[in-house]
Amino acid sequence: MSSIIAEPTEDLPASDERQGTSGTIISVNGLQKVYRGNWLRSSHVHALSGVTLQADAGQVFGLLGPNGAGKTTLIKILLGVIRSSGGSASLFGLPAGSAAARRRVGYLPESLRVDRHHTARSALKYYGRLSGLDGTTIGNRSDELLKLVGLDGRDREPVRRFSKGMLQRLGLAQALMHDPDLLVLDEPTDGLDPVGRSEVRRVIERLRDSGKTIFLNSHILHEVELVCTHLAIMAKGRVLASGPIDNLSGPGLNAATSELTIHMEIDLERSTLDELQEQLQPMMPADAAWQLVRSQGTKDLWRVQLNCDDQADVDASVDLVRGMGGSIVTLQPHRHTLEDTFMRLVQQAGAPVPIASS
Ligand SMILES: Nc1ncnc2c1ncn2[C@@H]1O[C@H](COP(=O)(O)OP(=O)(O)OP(=O)(O)O)[C@@H](O)[C@H]1O
Repeated sequence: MSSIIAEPTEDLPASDERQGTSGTIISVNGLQKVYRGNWLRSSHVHALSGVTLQADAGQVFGLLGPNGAGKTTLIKILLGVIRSSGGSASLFGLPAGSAAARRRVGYLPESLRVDRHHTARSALKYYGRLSGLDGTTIGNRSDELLKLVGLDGRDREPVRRFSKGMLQRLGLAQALMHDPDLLVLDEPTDGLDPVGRSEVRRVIERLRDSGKTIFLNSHILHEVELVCTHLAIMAKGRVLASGPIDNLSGPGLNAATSELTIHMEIDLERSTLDELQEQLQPMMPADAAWQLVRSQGTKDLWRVQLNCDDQADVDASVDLVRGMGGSIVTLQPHRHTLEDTFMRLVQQAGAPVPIASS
């Protein structure tokens, strides 16, 4: 059994060299899910309407979306809990839900129920047996995982004394008992206090740094931003954007629109203002206006926000201002946050955004 956090030994290949654990781990193509109407609910619900995404080995892939986006439905299909209505989904190149694929997945449900009489160690023994592990492996693995999740000093206490955060960390250890190639986490920090969240996050970060592939869903933007390397933003059963997290937020560049927003302060002769405003008008965001900062003699200092398609647009607007005798006092690119991108995409999709950002 290989270690999760230790360096690979000569006898054991690194996890990404094991067969099927490099390259694409999760592949979802045009996935559909329709929940049929019944005597309780007459209409069908289109929970997934053609979802396509891919997660590769070593990524921490986050699925972010407001309530009802279809995140849990997608995870249930990946785990084989429910069937899709169309499209395809595979794990390690195996059909999602097949016994062979499921054996290689560790799963932490939103709230794992552990019998209150268990200690952390006896709970891991129980889950280890369910996974068919022998006694020695269970012992070694428990030692290693209890340490990883920071419960090594508390392993003989009944779990009824555990905080929610501790229970969730025990859940992570449980999901890792059989050394899965993929860890699927359903809202791993939901319902935890800030301390519990940061403890769980630290475990996920350690797993990420060791190269474990993790797929998690969340409606907490800040959490996703902190731990994920890759992201898909979902709303109304569709993927609105996906890719490396740095492409969805970053200094000035907003991957979803390729826009670069700049804030400029311009000192110029009052007589030239009308002409400059007219020239720059096409670059002004619809909800922005020129703001007068101060007047001095025949000159005014104005603050303006411009949307540029690329750096050439920025250069052209600077040239324009300078060409009309204005001086640029400050020029700042606006750092689009993941929240900016998320809110805009979800609003454009017409979905409500009742989502926590922290
Ligand atoms: N068993 C079901 N029967 C009918 N409709 C369902 C069922 N499960 C989910 N839905 C509907 O499918 C849509 C997607 O639900 P899903 O739970 O996958 O979303 P989610 O993104 O996980 O939301 P949340 O963050 O609230 O858990 C929602 O409209 C939901 O009401």
